Amino acid sequence: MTLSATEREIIENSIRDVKDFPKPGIVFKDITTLLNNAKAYGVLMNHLYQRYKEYNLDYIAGIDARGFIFAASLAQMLGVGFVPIRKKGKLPYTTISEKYSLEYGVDEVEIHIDAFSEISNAKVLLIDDLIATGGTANAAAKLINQAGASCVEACFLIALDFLDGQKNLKEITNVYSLIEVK
Ligand SMILES: O=P(O)(O)OC[C@H]1O[C@H](OP(=O)(O)OP(=O)(O)O)[C@H](O)[C@@H]1O
Ligand SMILES: Nc1ncnc2[nH]cnc12
Repeated sequence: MTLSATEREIIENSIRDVKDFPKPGIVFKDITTLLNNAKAYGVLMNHLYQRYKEYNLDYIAGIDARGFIFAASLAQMLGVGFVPIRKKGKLPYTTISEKYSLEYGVDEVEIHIDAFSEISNAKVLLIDDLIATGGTANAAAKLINQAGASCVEACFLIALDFLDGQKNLKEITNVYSLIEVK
């Protein structure tokens, strides 16, 4: 199931472009204008619910920080657990971590080692608001696999297609992006 033209228009029109943030030349996709628009947020979450209710998911994992919002909302709607994948140093219990490349330098994400321990071979949907180079999502999927679960799909609200991030998602077979920015 994919978005209807009307749903796409409502969601797309609710996302604000902010030029030159956080630095000159970047057009930042601001989702706060979607979140404070109850109709657009509702259309988005209802679409995600309709798509994923047939997947028999065990958990939804969300990426720090904006991915948490959509992942936690959907987990509640589907009646499954939510698992945060956080930037280094934020999770309190024993973690597994994975480094990934940024445009300049490296960053690191972490997951709790026992995040999926209640269910063996758990089926996990990974959600983030946006894919740029794909480095963050690929590292997140690695962590899901290392924690003993399986990343059955990665879902992004926005894909910056001009950065071709999907080619870096070596750990992820199925990818679903709602809004593609050419
Ligand atoms: O595909 P990539 O090149 O890895 O970039 C995508 C990531 O960048 C943004 O998060 P950011 O690191 O800015 O964190 P935030 O959500 O805390 O603002 C976005 O929310 C993704 O998580
Ligand atoms: N253009 C962009 N807008 C919002 N978040 C981003 N993360 C990386 N690039 C981004």
